[in-house]
Formats: sequence, structure tokens, C-alpha cells
Amino acid sequence: MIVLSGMIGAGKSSLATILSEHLGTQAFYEQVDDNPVLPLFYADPKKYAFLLQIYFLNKRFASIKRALADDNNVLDRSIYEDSLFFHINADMGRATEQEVEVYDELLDNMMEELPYAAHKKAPDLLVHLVISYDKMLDHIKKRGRSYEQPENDSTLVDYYHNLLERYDKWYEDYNYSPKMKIDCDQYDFVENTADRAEVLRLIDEQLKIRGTL
Ligand SMILES: Nc1ncnc2c1ncn2[C@@H]1O[C@H](COP(=O)(O)OP(=O)(O)O)[C@@H](O)[C@H]1O
Ligand SMILES: Nc1nc2c(ncn2[C@H]2C[C@H](O)[C@@H](COP(=O)(O)O)O2)c(=O)[nH]1
Repeated sequence: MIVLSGMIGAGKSSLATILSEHLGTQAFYEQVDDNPVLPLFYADPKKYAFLLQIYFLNKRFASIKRALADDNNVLDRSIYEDSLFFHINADMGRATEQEVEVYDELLDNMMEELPYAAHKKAPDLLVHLVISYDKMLDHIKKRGRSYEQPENDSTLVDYYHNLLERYDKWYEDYNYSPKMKIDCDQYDFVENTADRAEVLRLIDEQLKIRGTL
């Protein structure tokens, strides 16, 4: 299983489609447009941060079990980033210490079950998409989910800056599997075919080193 990580709008879903088609494997997407809790969270983060987190944890765990079944399936966002999102929300006063404790324990418990529920626990490769704030906003605008637009909610500016800042350290500390970065300001793998080919080449190179290609 290959896991894609990165900020909101970095290009994970787009790359999941491109990469899974290239490898002839399956992509597993985040539940977003049919997620009933997500708009509630953006409207009232303090009330819904914990519920949203449990919702994502449950869905993500189900996807991981299926994605781990075959080599090189592509998972759109890691379970470890969910935890990053929740801790940032908690630091912004949107979850209580008790909610964080319950979430952390539940996550640990579920992760211990993974080797029994699937034949392995960790991804074969993490592909982390790095993006600048301005480029990320371009993508968020282009995609057009109304609740993610800072012009509709100015508190999102702080939220996005907090997430972006903490993502760098999250990637540096990540040690569950081999990892690599793709610079989304440098490579436009959605609209530029030469950039797409280069990104796929870079990922193939890593998969060959790891013996899964
Ligand atoms: N490299 C890119 N160049 C141009 N547009 C992009 C690029 N990556 C993503 N997009 C666009 O940005 C929006 C968000 O991309 P998406 O793949 O949904 O990101 P994520 O899954 O990381 O939130 C989509 O409209 C997508 O077409
Ligand atoms: N509070 C949280 N929000 C999350 C989490 N995982 C995803 N999300 C949000 C962020 C976006 O608005 C949307 C989809 O994410 P993309 O990066 O795929 O655009 O869902 C989370 O764990 N906590």
C-alpha cells in the first residue's frame, strides 16, 4: 500500500487516481462529499471536532484494511495525519483534554489490531505532497467546496497556517515506513503531462528500491 499525505487541496485525490491508474491498482479515497459531519464541523468546529475525528477514524480504518490487501493500492491520506489534524484542533480549543485522551487511546488500540485485520501494519511507501500556502489556496478555490473558502470564513486563514506549519515537523518525525516528498509548486501533475511523467518516475524509482515494483 502506498499512502499519500499532505495539506488540504495539495493534490492527494488527483495523484491517487493518476498513480493507481499507472500501477493498475485500486485507489481508496477519503470520504468527503458524502461525509455528513464535515460541513457541520466547518460551521461549528468546537461542537463537532471530536465527532468528525471519530467519523474519519472509523472510515479510514475500514479503507486501510482493504487497501493493505494488495501491494501498491493507493490510500488518499494516512491515519497518522488524522491525529495531527485532531491535535491541532485541540490546541485551538476545539476539543477537550478528555476527548484527546479517548481519541489517542482508541487510535492506539485500533492500530494494534491492524496486523490481525490485514496482513501488514504499515504502508510500503509514504508519498508526501508539499505545497505553499498560496498554491494550496488556488487549489481550494479551484475545487470550490464552499465551507473550505477563507472568504466565507476568515478563521480558516489561521487554521490553514497552523496545519501547514505543523505538517513539516509531522513529515520529519514520520517513521512508520519509507517516505518521499513531491513538491506540488514545482510539479503540476494534474495539467502538465511532462510533470506527471516525472512524478510517476520518481515514485516508481522508490517502489523499485523497496521491491514492490
Ligand atoms: N498540481 C496541480 N495543478 C493544478 N491543479 C491541481 C494540482 N493538484 C491538484 N489540483 C486541483 O486542486 C484541487 C484539489 O486537488 P485534490 O486532488 O482534491 O487535493 P486533496 O485531495 O489533496 O485535497 C482539484 O480541483 C485539483 O484538480
Ligand atoms: N478536522 C479534520 N478535518 C479533516 C481530517 N481529515 C480530513 N479533513 C478535512 C479537511 C478537508 O476539508 C476535507 C478533505 O481533506 P482533503 O485534504 O482530502 O481535501 O476533510 C481530520 O482528520 N480532521
